[in-house]
Amino acid sequence: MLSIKNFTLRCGSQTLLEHLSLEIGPGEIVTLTGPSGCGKSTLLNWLLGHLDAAFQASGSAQLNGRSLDGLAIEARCIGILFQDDLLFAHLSVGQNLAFALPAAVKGAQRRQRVAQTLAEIGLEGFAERDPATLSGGQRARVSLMRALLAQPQALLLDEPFSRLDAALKVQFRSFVFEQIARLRIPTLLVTHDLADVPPGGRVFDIGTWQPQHV
Ligand SMILES: Nc1ncnc2c1ncn2[C@@H]1O[C@H](COP(=O)(O)OP(=O)(O)OP(=O)(O)O)[C@@H](O)[C@H]1O
Repeated sequence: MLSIKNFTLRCGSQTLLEHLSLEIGPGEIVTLTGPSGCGKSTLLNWLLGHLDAAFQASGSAQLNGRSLDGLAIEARCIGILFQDDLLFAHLSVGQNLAFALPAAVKGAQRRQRVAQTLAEIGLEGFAERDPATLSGGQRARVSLMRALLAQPQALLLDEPFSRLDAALKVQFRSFVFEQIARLRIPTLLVTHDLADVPPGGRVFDIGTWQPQHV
């Protein structure tokens, strides 16, 4: 369970968000939408623990009963996927995946996990490939799996489907949703496209939302 309590966000004298509270259950995908500039990506940055110094934030966040307040980014166990896949260009596809594996997974076991992951996404034999040689859809899949191999306890998706063409978008979106349901990861999805909302999923629209004073 990922919970946000009483989140207020200011930038100078401007209040962007006030008293926002939200709970996301295991495997649930909550869609966060609202006008451009209303603070969606900044909320994700705050959850990750790297809020830009231009902002002042208050409120608290918990993940599976553990407070995230003051924790370093690497201690938060939160994965993120952006519209740009951000694969490391100087590493091979296999090395990109291996990068996310816990240090305790070593040697042959490490190579086997990478090979198994590539097989799961239909990319057997791609371990040595340069990421620049992959198609957009292949890169998107590698990037999602890299985020999942780190075994995140929550996932933040910042418009991860917006750059994909229509057919690929539908295919990749269902793949992402399947993985989230299978691994029961609470997920916050930022999007401008309501077609991205999973069937029956909750939508949190910052544009129409009224602050709740808790
Ligand atoms: N480093 C910064 N310094 C000052 N203002 C910033 C900084 N980063 C973002 N902002 C401003 O803060 C506001 C919130 O930005 P944010 O990126 O969170 O919006 P958003 O809702 O994600 O927008 P979009 O839907 O366009 O991606 C915007 O008005 C933006 O211009």
